[in-house]
Amino acid sequence: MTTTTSITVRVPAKVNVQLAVGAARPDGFHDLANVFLAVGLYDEVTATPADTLRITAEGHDVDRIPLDRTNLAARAAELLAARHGIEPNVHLHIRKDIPVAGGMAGGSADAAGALLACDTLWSTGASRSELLDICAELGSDVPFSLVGGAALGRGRGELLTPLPVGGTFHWVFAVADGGLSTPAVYGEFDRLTAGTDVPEPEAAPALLAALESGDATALAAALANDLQPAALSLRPSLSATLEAGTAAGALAALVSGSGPTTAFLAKDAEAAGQVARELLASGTCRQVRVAGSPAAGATVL
Ligand SMILES: C[C@@](CO)(OP(=O)(O)O)[C@H](O)COP(=O)(O)OP(=O)(O)OC[C@H]1O[C@@H](n2ccc(N)nc2=O)[C@H](O)[C@@H]1O
Ligand SMILES: Nc1ncnc2c1ncn2[C@@H]1O[C@H](COP(=O)(O)OP(=O)(O)O)[C@@H](O)[C@H]1O
Repeated sequence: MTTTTSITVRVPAKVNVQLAVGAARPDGFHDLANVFLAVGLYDEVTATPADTLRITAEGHDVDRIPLDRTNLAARAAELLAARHGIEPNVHLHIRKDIPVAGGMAGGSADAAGALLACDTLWSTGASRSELLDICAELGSDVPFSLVGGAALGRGRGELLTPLPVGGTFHWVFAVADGGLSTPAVYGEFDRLTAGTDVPEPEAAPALLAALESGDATALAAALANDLQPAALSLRPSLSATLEAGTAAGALAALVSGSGPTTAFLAKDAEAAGQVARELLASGTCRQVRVAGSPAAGATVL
């Protein structure tokens, strides 16, 4: 008889094809109309039984993520274990390919991955809705990392409605030096919008229709990120990256979420390769990545 000694879960990154941000709420969060699209860049989380909770990581920039119990993967294991009255004795190994602190939800991916891996390893039998509740407790973006595909996130982003996507979209991502703090970018949004009437966030019908039809040109025309002025204010050098990608033939360019990763929508796979080469040669970013979308959510391998 063989016993399963470890479980590996693969989890995608995201880009926000629309990020409409409302005014700050009394709890400090912002109500959103957050149109998430999962993209084919992945972290993997492997859960193995151990004597105590332990986190290890490999990949680019893992020196910038905590390996103690503040790691979102560790917090996911602890929350699940506490709900089921068991000890979170597990070794979680993170293989990181999603840029760290880049606005692509890498930490959220690791949290969703750890949750699904531990749930499978421990046979807790948690329902999908219990897993989604735990995800929402861990962070606003974590539920989407679990479900993947495309979805509209309301509330602070955690209340998801799946969205239909009618084709494959081709993206190039320019990875910047260093990260941007998500709370700092929301804080800068508040500063820049102070004294103005911030409208209720709404998903744009034209954007939802472009996703559904798989029309890259229509999606390019509808891409919108209300956090982009704040990210550019904190990191003005991103303007040059956006311009370089547009000059290289991207249909559209925007900051991914809170940044500093920038995202470029290309007409097809060939155009994406061309944009990637020219962006890298422009010297306006540290690294480029090409990825298709939509991508599946957290998946046990
Ligand atoms: C901006 C977005 C867009 O998808 O992601 P990133 O681009 O950073 O990955 C998200 O809203 C980030 O979600 P996430 O990173 O899960 O945030 P959380 O851990 O829940 O919150 C971190 C902090 O961000 C701010 N925050 C987050 C979500 C929200 N709707 N309003 C906020 O004001 C708050 O200051 C909060 O304390
Ligand atoms: N497992 C994790 N992976 C990445 N970052 C993590 C993790 N756990 C905690 N963090 C911290 O969360 C912050 C946000 O990182 P990340 O989720 O990669 O970026 P973003 O919120 O911009 O998408 C960073 O300060 C990082 O150190």
